[in-house]
Amino acid sequence: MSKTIAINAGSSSLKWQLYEMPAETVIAKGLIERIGLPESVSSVSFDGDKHVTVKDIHNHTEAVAILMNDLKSLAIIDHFSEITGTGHRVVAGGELFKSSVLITDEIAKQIENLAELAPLHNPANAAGIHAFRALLPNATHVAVFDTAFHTTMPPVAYRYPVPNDYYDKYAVRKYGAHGTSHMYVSQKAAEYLGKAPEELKLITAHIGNGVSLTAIDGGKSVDTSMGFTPLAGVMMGTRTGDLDASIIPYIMVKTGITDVNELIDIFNKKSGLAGISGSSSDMRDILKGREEGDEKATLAFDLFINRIQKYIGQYLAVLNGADAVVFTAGIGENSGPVRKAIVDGLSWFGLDIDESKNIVGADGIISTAAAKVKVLVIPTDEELVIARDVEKLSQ
Ligand SMILES: Nc1ncnc2c1ncn2[C@@H]1O[C@H](COP(=O)(O)OP(=O)(O)O)[C@@H](O)[C@H]1O
Ligand SMILES: CC(=O)OP(=O)(O)O
Ligand SMILES: [Mg+2]
Repeated sequence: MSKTIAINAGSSSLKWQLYEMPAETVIAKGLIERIGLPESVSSVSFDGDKHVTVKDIHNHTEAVAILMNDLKSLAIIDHFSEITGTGHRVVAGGELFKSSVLITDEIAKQIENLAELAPLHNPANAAGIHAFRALLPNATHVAVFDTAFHTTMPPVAYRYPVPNDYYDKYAVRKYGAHGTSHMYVSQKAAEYLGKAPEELKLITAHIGNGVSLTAIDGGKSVDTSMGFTPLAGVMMGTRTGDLDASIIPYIMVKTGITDVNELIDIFNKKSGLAGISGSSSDMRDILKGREEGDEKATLAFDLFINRIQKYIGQYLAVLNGADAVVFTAGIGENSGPVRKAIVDGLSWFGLDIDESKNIVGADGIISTAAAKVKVLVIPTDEELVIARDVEKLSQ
């Protein structure tokens, strides 16, 4: 038996789980959320207790330090050397990484260099890798890439209609993200539907602070909504999703912004729900605002739902019909109102929610018996997939 920690740095959160492997027993787990927002929340579940602290956590480096401190101060471990394996989610693997790898100095450098393909994520992922490699020089450290599951996409999905040189010389193509999550929930959905993944056409909707949808045919990703970077696709907590590129020079001229990176930063960090509501990137705040009659929060919600509906429509076309739509991640797992709003507008396609199943803690099929396209909620478990890959690469 050995202890393995899986670390999942998202754009607004850091999730971790400490496992006894190979038994896959969860010893402790933690969630640090609202990173970069006021009143960040850190919670650790261990030994039947939940320890919650609320304070401002400005970035992922601070979050990693809190996690390391909690492991010792809550007596989850006596010595760091008990941890023999660490697994790190890495969002962008580019064309370099098609599966999980053992992290060496060179691999760590390559991950940092891929930050152009995931500016909100790879630096956070690298912060975790750096901190744990320094703390545990003798442990096995593994990188698990969000992009790996999407390497099965055909050129018709991953190429952009730009001059060939941009692909040939600069690898400009769609890479996608959230692959570990899309893979995990699609496999779980197949279990719920009582079929092999090879027999199914699925649309998985990972709706968290980052949002992406994937068309999965026979267990393989054939298209996904995120693109060259996780800025593309549907609207998100702070990201625009797809935009007409002509807006970029237009806004630069109008506002006097001279550095294009400044504008890309605004599209990544100050847009989406945050940009339209003018108040928050967090769906819980948006739902509250909407209930209180806040017009901007209502518009933010409506746009968010509309963009997701349109991608589900696209993927029904890409797959030429689907067996099921699967909701997962922070919003997809927890918000019945969001799921209902999305599905209510897709009734023509044969999606129909059973309201008595669209509840807090929903897990499994939530559609009516008559629905032609099933609807499922599956809590994602990126950490478990990561821990399994650490185990595999430790052999
Ligand atoms: N009960 C809930 N109802 C609605 N939204 C929720 C609920 N719980 C969490 N969320 C939302 O989930 C989002 C964070 O999702 P998560 O998958 O944890 O993010 P990340 O992309 O950082 O991994 C936030 O917008 C948050 O408001
Ligand atoms: C790729 C991405 O957007 O990840 P997250 O949803 O964890 O921010
Ligand atoms: Mg996430």
